[in-house]
Amino acid sequence: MPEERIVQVSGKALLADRLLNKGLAFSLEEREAFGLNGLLPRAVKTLDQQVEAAIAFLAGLPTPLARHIRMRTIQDSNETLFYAILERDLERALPIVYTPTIGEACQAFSEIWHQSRGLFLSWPDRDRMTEILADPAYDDVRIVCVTDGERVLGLGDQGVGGMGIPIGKLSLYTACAGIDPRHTLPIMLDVGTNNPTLLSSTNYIGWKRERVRGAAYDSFIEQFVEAVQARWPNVLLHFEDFSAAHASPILERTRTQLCTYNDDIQGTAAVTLGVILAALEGRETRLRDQTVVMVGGGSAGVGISRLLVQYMAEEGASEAEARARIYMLDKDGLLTTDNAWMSAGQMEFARQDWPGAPGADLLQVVRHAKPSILIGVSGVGGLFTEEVVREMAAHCERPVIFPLSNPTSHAEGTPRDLMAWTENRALVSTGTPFPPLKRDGRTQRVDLANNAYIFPGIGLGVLASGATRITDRMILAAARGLAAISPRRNDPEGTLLPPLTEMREAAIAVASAIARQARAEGVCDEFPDEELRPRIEACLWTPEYRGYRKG
Ligand SMILES: O=C([O-])CC(=O)C(=O)O
Ligand SMILES: [Mg+2]
Repeated sequence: MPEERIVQVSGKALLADRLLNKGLAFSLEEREAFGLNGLLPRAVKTLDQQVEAAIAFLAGLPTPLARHIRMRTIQDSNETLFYAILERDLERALPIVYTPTIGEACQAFSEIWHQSRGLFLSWPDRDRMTEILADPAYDDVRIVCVTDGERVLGLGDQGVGGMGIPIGKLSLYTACAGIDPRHTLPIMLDVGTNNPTLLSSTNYIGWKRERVRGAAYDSFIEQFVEAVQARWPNVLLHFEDFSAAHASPILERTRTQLCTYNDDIQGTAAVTLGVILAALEGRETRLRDQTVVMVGGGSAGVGISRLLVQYMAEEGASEAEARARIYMLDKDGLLTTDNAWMSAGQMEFARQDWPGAPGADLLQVVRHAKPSILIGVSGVGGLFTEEVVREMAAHCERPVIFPLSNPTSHAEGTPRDLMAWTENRALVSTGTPFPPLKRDGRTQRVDLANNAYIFPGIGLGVLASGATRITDRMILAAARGLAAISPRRNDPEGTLLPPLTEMREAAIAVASAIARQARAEGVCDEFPDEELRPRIEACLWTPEYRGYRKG
């Protein structure tokens, strides 16, 4: 039985405190002591009973978006119940509170917004940031997830609606890695939107202007980062769904200054490398012997490619050899040194040796390069056509194919098609959940190569170790930590990733890898090996009610 807790607030204020509220689980004695008489229906329920009732109601709702809205209402009134529902059935709840439904929720954000959560720092408030962050309600914050809503999943600019993403990501820090929700804070940097639908919508609830750009944008971000660092010197600052043009420069500018992390660059890269290593498990081959076609030259594509190069370098390849294993395409086809407009990251992967005309399409690249690994981070649904996939499979025994874009309509291919076009030889993993496949009368889970296998563990590792930076080698360590718990290690036919029901173990594995690497690089305090597990366990919060005593 969890120990009692001294609680100062009472009456309506207690019910309105979503971290303390227990709804009908307040005992009759507590209702008496805390002035709740008359405020609640008479029944007293347990957490389990509340979970049952909520799940039964959710099941009857007509659409995933309706379930998402209901879950968010529960989260905003009773966080313990919200996380108890996630804990009970993460497999069904995850696509509701996270990708793919979160995409729809961001698109409908202005219409479904109902209650304050997190912080909205808009351009007109730029000189009030410090004052806003100063509220003592945020004293316990350890992890901030921030977006400016410019590149939400594969859905582009969602303006203030992008706030759905930090809310969703932070709820996974808690659901997957047991981070106490009082340590988390979602922040929306509202610098406008260039989405014409939002700008012309009378319902839009953000700052209704074109996006602030250039030096003004950069100084706004700088002001924000400084305010965050001054307020919480040891915070983990997680950037999410910024545009490709901003994501990398912000990461590079801030990562030597504080503990920052970009999930779309580093998280996507770590999970992808982890799943690739799992796919190579038990085969007499190394990563440096693979040929990779990377479809998408945004922050995810560049981030994954850079991490693959680092890993190949650890296998002994030179940087040039490693880069030569990668063919990167963006919307205009293969990137070659003839391309006029490339980001700094894309330039690293532009090929000099392409024999044909510039701008080769995916089929031409696959035909020429004969890849063993095909990764989609393009945001373009259906790019992995039958012709492309059959061409790849003709040269490769076990094609590794990851359509990682999300939500579902943006995935480059569906697991069912990819398996059918490769006579079930492909090793497929997707960025958004897909239903299981039926094969020889068996059903097989589709591996979800989503950052959700990485970022919660990174947060847990940072909190447990007290790391003050997230280095490239910590990201490599996270990928290795994930690969090390792949079911494939013990079963050649096993899935690449552990099931969602084992998310906690995955987070602990990633956290341990992160913490050990942080220690090796001296970016956290020394701790003996035997202290690591207790440190991690001390960070784990579980959704359960405690008895309350009047303070
Ligand atoms: O949120 C997800 O599922 C993965 C991700 O970071 C993105 O697509 O931007
Ligand atoms: Mg993202």
